[in-house]
Amino acid sequence: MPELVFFSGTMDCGKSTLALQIEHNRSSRGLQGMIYSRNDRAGHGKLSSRLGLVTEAVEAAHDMDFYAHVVGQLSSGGRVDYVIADEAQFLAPEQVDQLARVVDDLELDVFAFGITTDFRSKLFPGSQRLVELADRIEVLQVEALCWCGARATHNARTVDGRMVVEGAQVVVGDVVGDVDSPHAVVGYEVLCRRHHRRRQTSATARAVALSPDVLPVDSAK
Ligand SMILES: Nc1ncnc2c1ncn2[C@@H]1O[C@H](COP(=O)(O)OP(=O)(O)O)[C@@H](O)[C@H]1O
Ligand SMILES: Cc1cn([C@H]2C[C@H](O)[C@@H](COP(=O)(O)O)O2)c(=O)[nH]c1=O
Repeated sequence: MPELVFFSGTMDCGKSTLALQIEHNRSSRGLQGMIYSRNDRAGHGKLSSRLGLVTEAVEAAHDMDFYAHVVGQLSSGGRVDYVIADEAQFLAPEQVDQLARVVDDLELDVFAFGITTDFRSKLFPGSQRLVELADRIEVLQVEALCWCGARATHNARTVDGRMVVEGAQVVVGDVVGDVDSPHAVVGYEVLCRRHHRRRQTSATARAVALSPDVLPVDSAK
């Protein structure tokens, strides 16, 4: 039975890598996929992983109809055996409904990848609809870790190094510390719930550890 599968997790937990692996394994057996992404860090029409792999993708505009697009491919003689949609948190709820229709009416597997919640721990509308409609929700097995060593379950946004809880839901960016964005004004960091609630990022924790209050008495002079 074809399925709508939602692979979800925090930022930086390997979702795009898995999307590329699924694509590789299927295309190397002669199958042909439709690959969609939106706002990938590598640019328009790309699906990229931090491991350095990248593939071409159809940039899924906010008003694109996925069902009509796949039907268009098939009716113009193209072949579509499965569908991959990365950065699925950015999709509109009705686009997720279209993906479900691709599964039910065209009998194709659809693999969607995305973060579940935003920097305020609120569901993205696209992810909410995926949770509502998916046949299966898979949590990635490689755990992203908080600076404290606990499993990271939340995404924090930082502006000039400080964690923020207000702002636009969508701001494309990367985790700070990444080679491409070590000094980004807006960055992201994955945290456990405890430290997300306390707004304690790795930088804040380091600052507290270095504060004279917690240094040995001699070195605090
Ligand atoms: N230099 C590296 N060596 C090994 N693994 C890495 C390296 N850089 C990133 N990774 C792996 O890639 C994962 C991020 O992959 P990616 O597919 O880009 O994540 P996501 O799409 O979930 O944001 C990290 O969790 C880590 O496991
Ligand atoms: C938490 C959060 C993230 N984003 C953006 C930042 C990145 O461009 C993507 C996530 O990509 P990844 O491959 O999963 O690392 O989402 C955002 O716009 N708003 C947020 O709250």
